[in-house]
Formats: sequence, structure tokens, C-alpha cells
Amino acid sequence: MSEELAAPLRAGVQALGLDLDDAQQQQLLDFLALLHKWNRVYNLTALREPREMLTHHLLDSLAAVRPLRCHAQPLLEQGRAPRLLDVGSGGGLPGVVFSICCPDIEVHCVDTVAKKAAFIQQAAASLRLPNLRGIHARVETLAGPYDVVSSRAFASLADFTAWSRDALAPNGVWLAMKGKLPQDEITALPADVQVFHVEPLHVPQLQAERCIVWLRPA
Ligand SMILES: C[S@@+](CC[C@H](N)C(=O)[O-])C[C@H]1O[C@@H](n2cnc3c(N)ncnc32)[C@H](O)[C@@H]1O
Repeated sequence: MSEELAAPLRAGVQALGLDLDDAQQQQLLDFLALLHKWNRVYNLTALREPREMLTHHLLDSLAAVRPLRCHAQPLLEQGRAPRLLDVGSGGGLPGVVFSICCPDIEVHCVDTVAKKAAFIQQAAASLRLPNLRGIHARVETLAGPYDVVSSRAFASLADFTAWSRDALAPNGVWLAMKGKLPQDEITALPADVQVFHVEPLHVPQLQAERCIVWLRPA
């Protein structure tokens, strides 16, 4: 599988302007192979075809890496190791991809389903990712503090921010990966949550609208 996926992955990485070395690209392919292998047992994704998983999951998550790195850069320049919590991570999207591409960010993936959190732990061990951890919990029970709290295909913006608020560091931000601009969800946010940026994303090899909604406590 690795060979036929390596070329479209390389092309996608290049289109996104990401500097990922060969070892990181191999880790991404190995992650995809793990996802494919364990999907039936762990029920990680509805997608069954590796080529589809590459575009809809890997490249889709990779599109958020540059925005995340830009956000983390000032923290790194202050000599701090940023901490990120990926909420409702499921099979590790985007958390495992972030952990592979940003080795200087500590990534925790939380999910209520024990076997999904176990899969993340297994991925951390077999892909040798010391900055990755799977946590079996409801996000509402986590205290953090995390500099970035991310989610993809998780919940409405109002629920995502309410449930993960206690996990956010005082100057922390939420990174919500969405499809089309979710104007209704933005309108429904409470007054104490502020959208400070909506960042359109282009996912290579995928004709679909994507964006990141960046939020912080008001
Ligand atoms: C639709 S899946 C999305 C998985 C992944 N983020 C993706 O993009 O493929 C949503 C995940 O959220 C998890 N989940 C639901 N409520 C949760 C909560 N309160 N705390 C943590 N995880 C939760 C579910 O178990 C499920 O794995």
C-alpha cells in the first residue's frame, strides 16, 4: 500500500508547502496503514479505501498543519513546548497528524471510547511518537491547561467550546476544523466566546470547502 500512496502524499505535502522530511512522510503512511488495518476492529472511520483515507483524512488534516505551526511559533520562541488537546480524536484525526508534523508540540488525543484512545496509544508506540498520548475520558472532565484545543467532525462550536473550556490555558485558543463556514454555529455562540479568525483551507486532491474557525474566550 505504501508505494502507491507515497506519490500522492508527496504531491499533497508539496502543494501545502509543508517541509516534512522522508521519515515524517513515512510515519504518515505508516499511520494510514495502521488506520486501515485496525479500522474493522476499532471502528475508527467510515472510509474503507486507503486512497480515500489519504485525501479525506490525511491531506485534510495536513491542511491545518501550517496554521497550527504559525500559531505555535511565538510560544516556541518563548522557549515553551506548546500543549495541544485534540477532542473527539477518534482514529487520531487530526491529532496524530499534528504529532507527526509538529514534534515540538505535545499532543493529547481524548475520546470517550476506550478502544479509540487505546488505538492512539498503540500508534504512539509503533510510530515512535514520544509527543503523542491517547486519553480515555469525556473532555468535560479534563482540566488542562492546553494552549490549543482542536477538533474535527466533533460537535457544534457552542458545545465544543463549552465542553472543553476547563481544559483551555488562560491564553489558549480553540482550533475548530469545519467544512463550509458554519455561520449558524457562529451566531449561536455565547457572548463569552469570540471568533477571532476564520481561515479558509485548500485541501489538495479534494474538491471541498474547508476552514478553520479560531476562537478564544471573550
Ligand atoms: C465523528 S467522530 C470524529 C473523529 C475524528 N476527529 C475525525 O475527524 O475523524 C467524533 C468522536 O468524538 C468522540 N466523542 C463524543 N463525545 C465526546 C466527549 N464528550 N469527549 C470526548 N470524545 C467524545 C466520539 O467517541 C467519536 O470518536
